[in-house]
Amino acid sequence: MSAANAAALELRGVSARYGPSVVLRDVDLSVRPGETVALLGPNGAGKTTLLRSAAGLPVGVSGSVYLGGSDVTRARSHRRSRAGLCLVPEGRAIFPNLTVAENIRLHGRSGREAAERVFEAFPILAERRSQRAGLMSGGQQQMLALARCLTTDPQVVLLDEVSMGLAPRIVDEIFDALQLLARSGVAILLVEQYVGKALAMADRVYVLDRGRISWTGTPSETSEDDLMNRYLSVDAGS
Ligand SMILES: Nc1ncnc2c1ncn2[C@@H]1O[C@H](COP(=O)(O)OP(=O)(O)OP(=O)(O)O)[C@@H](O)[C@H]1O
Repeated sequence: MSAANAAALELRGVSARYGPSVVLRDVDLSVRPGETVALLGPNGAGKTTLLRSAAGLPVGVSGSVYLGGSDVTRARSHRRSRAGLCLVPEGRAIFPNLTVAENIRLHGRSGREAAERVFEAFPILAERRSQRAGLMSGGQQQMLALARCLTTDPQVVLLDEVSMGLAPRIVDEIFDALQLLARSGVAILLVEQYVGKALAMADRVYVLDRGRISWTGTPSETSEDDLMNRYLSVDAGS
């Protein structure tokens, strides 16, 4: 595949294990530039492990991972991040004792200009730039985690349950920011607990079940009820 029409992120035949327990089996998944892809699946299906495998975080992985057509299978996480990949993990990966501005400066590598762009996208963070990050609400901390990722000018953004535990208004704000990001050509892969929200946001969906992709398609090819009944209910497939 030439770099010009390459997927922004591609996993080919990826399997992953923690010690003896295999949690991802032969997963193929791709995200094109500007595309938003949702990854759904019941608890323990392997969604976080898939994101970590893509980001090069230590799990026992086999198969191949490509970023913009380049094979990064053997590249560690910091090299993948330099190649344009950013993971916003579950929970709020920020430094609570530093100010908002310090959190952003510490992470970004593009200097003041990038920080100012991010403050434009998230006015709430601009207002609070001198406040200690740990004193903000959960939603604002989640915005900060996303904002820090954006200062690195990513090509691929991986998000693990960003909406978890947040008020609907904040979730809408975060998803609006993600939509803008996708429009600018960034590839987005998001693990999302709200199926309706994922279908509204995503261009394509993958469902993971016990480490395997059990369904993939576009939101117009399915519905929230269909996915819930066939793949995501507690007894699905058992
Ligand atoms: N560090 C670890 N060591 C051992 N097993 C792990 C580790 N992390 C996850 N697992 C196991 O791997 C499986 C997949 O976990 P993973 O967190 O990837 O699933 P998930 O789909 O993200 O689940 P959830 O929706 O509950 O976050 C689970 O059975 C989990 O218990």
